[in-house]
Amino acid sequence: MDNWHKWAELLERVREANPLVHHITNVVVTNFTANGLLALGASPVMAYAKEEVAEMAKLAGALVLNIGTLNATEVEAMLMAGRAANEAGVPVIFDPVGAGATSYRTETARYIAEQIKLAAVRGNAAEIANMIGEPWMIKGVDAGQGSGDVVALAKRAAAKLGTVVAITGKEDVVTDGQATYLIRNGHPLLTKVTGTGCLLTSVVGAFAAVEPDVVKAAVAALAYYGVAAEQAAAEAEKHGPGSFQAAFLDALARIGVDDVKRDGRVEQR
Ligand SMILES: Nc1ncnc2c1ncn2[C@@H]1O[C@H](COP(=O)(O)OP(=O)(O)O)[C@@H](O)[C@H]1O
Ligand SMILES: Cc1ncsc1CCOP(=O)(O)O
Ligand SMILES: [Mg+2]
Repeated sequence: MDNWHKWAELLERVREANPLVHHITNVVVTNFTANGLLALGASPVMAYAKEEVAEMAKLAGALVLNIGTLNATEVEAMLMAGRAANEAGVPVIFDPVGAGATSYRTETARYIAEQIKLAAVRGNAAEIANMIGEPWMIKGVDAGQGSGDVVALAKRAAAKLGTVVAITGKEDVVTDGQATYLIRNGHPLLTKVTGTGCLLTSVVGAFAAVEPDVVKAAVAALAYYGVAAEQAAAEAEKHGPGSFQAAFLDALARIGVDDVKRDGRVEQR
């Protein structure tokens, strides 16, 4: 049995622990993220006020920071929450939404990574490349070409950022710069529902809340997520993205460790 099969059992640990996952995230995905974590068996809380973010972050099993609809007030709250989480040993998972699209996003993503000790960063290849100042052919990645390039990019980013990096897309890569895993689960319908990347970052947070080895946590999270998407697509793809979104939430709640062990496609690199 591959060692990652043991990690698949983290899903049961999440459901037993029901970890509180504190979010400062974007307005587009808030409701979907909260529902997705409830379906998994975690406890989401979205709290943004500077008067409470430090206190809430210290209570949480993990803190998720997401710059999808960032503004100055929110970024300040993210830094306060992140510093409090660092002090309390609460893992901080970062989603650099749209890094590279505007200088504000790119600079903020880099600044957060400099100021806050991050347990992991989860993004698509373009976002991660822009975080570390590398130009990146989005087309090439979307076409699923050069997965080797994405592996090399993820390793460079992990080394530069000093954290676990998960780059997701047609194939997913998780690495700390040394141990590197490819996860080949998922479905293209995931790209037709907004927030599936953001929710995945939050799912990584829920797994990191129960497993201090964030490579293991992220591999288990991505395999679970991709297998759930495949089951949802089998049910809903004849109907469309709306049915898929509902079926996906149902699958996130329904699937168990055995599904992930049976259908997960994880390979060490
Ligand atoms: N072409 C694809 N085929 C299968 N799964 C995909 C594909 N593109 C993205 N995914 C999956 O969709 C989810 C969201 O990832 P992604 O689209 O990379 O994030 P973002 O929305 O932040 O760009 C991940 O689970 C990823 O594996
Ligand atoms: C459409 C949009 N605009 C700002 S954040 C957001 C959602 C992005 O979600 P994801 O990165 O999961 O696709
Ligand atoms: Mg995203």
